Amino acid sequence: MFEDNRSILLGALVLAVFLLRKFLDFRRAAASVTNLPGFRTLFSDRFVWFPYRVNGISPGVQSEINLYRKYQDFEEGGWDIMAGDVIGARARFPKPLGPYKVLLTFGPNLVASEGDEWKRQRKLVAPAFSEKNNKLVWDETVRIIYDLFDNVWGTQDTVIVDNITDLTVPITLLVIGVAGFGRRITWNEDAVAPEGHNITFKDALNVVSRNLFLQVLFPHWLLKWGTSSMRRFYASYKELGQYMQEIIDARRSGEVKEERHDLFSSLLDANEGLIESGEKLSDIGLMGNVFIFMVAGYETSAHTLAYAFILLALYPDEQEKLYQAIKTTLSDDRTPEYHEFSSFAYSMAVFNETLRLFPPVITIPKQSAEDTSFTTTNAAGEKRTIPVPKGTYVTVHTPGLHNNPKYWVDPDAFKPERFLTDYPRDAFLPFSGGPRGCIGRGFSETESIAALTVIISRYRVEVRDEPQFAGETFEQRKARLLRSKLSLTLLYTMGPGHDFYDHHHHHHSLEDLPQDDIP
Ligand code: HEM
Repeated sequence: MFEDNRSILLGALVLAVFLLRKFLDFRRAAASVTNLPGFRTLFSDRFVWFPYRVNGISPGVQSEINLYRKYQDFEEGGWDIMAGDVIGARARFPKPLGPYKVLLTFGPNLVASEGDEWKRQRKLVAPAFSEKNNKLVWDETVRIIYDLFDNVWGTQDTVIVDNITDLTVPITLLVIGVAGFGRRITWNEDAVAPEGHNITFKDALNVVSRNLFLQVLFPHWLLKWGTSSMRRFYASYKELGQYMQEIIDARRSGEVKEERHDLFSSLLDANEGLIESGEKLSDIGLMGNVFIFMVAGYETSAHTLAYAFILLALYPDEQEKLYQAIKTTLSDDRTPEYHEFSSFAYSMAVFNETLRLFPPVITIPKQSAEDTSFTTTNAAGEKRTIPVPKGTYVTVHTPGLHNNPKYWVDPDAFKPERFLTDYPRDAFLPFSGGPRGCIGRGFSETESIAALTVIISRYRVEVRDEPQFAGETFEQRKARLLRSKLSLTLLYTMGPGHDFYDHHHHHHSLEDLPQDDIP
């Protein structure tokens, strides 16, 4: 009994000391930023095990909160900060690498590196994202969607898609397959794994990228022998590595390339061309980067396209404007060409407006490398300088920026037209920006504009009427259809926005209408 009391007392003492230290650290941290107003918590957004938002204790799942609260925290705090200071200054605000560890699955890579290592990687990787690659992306996206029309949707007037991502995920996966890897996969391929494999390339990629968090939480031996989903992850991981190695070997042995301007081929060529071996990437480094192209490149785009279709279905007038804009260029129903890219400015505006409202990457983590400061203003226009001590974590809050009424009139509204004129570029950072901005931006814009343009030129997107939702108001319907959820991975990675919204309650139909039926 006596022993018990002593250990309880000791426990309480340890806890009290811990809390006191936390409290003092907190006070010191708040004072170091001149007690700037705003939401405060003892634990940071890296404290992921307690996913609820409690004032003073925990910020909750930061990314989700950012998405839902948009500009609210800034409005309540009363002070703004522009992201330009942080985004433009790569040396002053490098990335903290901790949150990116999960992306080291297949080896070192561009996203999860900093300093000289990042420079070396970027120099090697950048040339792959060329004009020729963009053209390939365009041509292949158009081909993939025609293949969908001809060989999957066929002659149906109405195509029912239960969940919009069932449409957009395969599109971007097929695009990254061919334009990223030089591997043409067709819509009907997914049934059979090739010789030497038990899992198809497409499935392996999908399973691995959706479950990256497993390998942060568990060691490989456990994944190998653990629950069925762990084993599935492990098997997919092994097979994906094997697929990538096969592609490297095939390129090396000079086998015919299906496409010469895919990212992987360019990266391999650039790497083989290096004379100084110190600059070369090993096979591991090659795989690391190619894997990153997939992770960074297909779900972000897939989910943006998904949101775009839902928004267009919710706002039929906007959809009609888009359709009319496309038809002025494609009046005779012919295939859109890459050189016409700039004619599809309205498609681009829809894409940008979607990214403004639903940026897939919701927090961009940085850390100050030196003692520095920000200058900020409040609604009354007063200025204030906030010191930022060395080592401070600074997060670029994309939804806050994208919904700031100072830069965006009527920020909640879906108005693609705002992107047809000059818009505040510093307040639009879905791809981050500056030297560490997204290297795949052109890739993603090209693929998304091609996909939106071709699909909307042929189909009208509507939300299917369902009796159980008949009594809904527009706002309720909008909230239901656009409900978003971020998976654990997003907390660690640069966020390919997995499972952005509830998969079970969405029904979308794409109605095939003869052109002259459109009013
Ligand atoms: C809608 C689509 C996309 C969005 C919203 C997006 C967003 C972003 C953002 C915000 C960053 C900065 C991340 C950070 O600082 O942590 C980034 C970096 C990156 N993205 Fe994208 N991305 C998209 C598509 C793509 C595509 C298609 C690819 C490749 C095929 C790609 C490859 C990369 C790479 C390699 C980086 C790291 C660049 C560096 O650190 O130097 N992204 N992206």
